[in-house]
Amino acid sequence: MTAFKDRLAAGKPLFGLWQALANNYTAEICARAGFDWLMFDGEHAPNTAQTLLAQLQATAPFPIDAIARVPLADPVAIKQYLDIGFTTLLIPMLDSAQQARDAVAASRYPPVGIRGVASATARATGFGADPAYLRELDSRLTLIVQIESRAALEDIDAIAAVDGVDALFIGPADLSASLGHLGNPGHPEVQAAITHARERIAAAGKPAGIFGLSPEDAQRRVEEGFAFISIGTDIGLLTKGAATLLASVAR
Ligand SMILES: O=C(O)C(=O)C[C@H](O)[C@@H](O)CO
Repeated sequence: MTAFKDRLAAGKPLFGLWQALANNYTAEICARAGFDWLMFDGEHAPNTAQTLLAQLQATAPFPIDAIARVPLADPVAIKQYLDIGFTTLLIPMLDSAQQARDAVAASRYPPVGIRGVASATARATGFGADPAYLRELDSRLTLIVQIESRAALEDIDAIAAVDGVDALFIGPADLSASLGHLGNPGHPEVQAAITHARERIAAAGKPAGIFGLSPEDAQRRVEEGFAFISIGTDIGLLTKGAATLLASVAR
């Protein structure tokens, strides 16, 4: 399977859907829809390694990239998520280049990294049937770090320059909170910060992603040159769909 970073390098914008229901049934439905990628949220959704595994297995037959967001840049979570078979990770709430280097090290085996080796029992290696996993790890993994705080903005050039950081993803909700505009990602200061971040990521020659606040916002982000954009959430589809259906019948 082509690594997500290689799909990004092809230059065609990739559209994704946030998976926050922590459910393999709905994940399979969303995978059938034709998105380029799905992001399984270990930070804000009630996910465990078991629920993430079930979603990964349910979507495996479909041509989507399965991205998993770890709860934080924790070496144990990074190891677990990679061992069950994710090859693209999203690292939230990262504030510095050192934290980015630590996350890269947690995803790699010694001597360059600190990830424990479970080649015979990890789904990632086909439970031992795919010995190439160990030597091809670098080419298979995509590590995406989030830019969603004032501190990350201030260190963005150093973060983007970290070897092993393959892409950077802007989180408007947390970024707006960090800038003092909680709940208001549309604030001019937040939008200016997003523009600055996009420009610095481009200057570093790395792909930029962003959480689209609406289909219209997502289209704008494509025109601005973002490489991967989330255009909605599973929860949003369900809540909006339910409300629209109910409103469509006279009561
Ligand atoms: O900070 C953000 O924005 C994101 O990282 C996306 C959110 O976590 C997502 O849950 C939408 O609010």
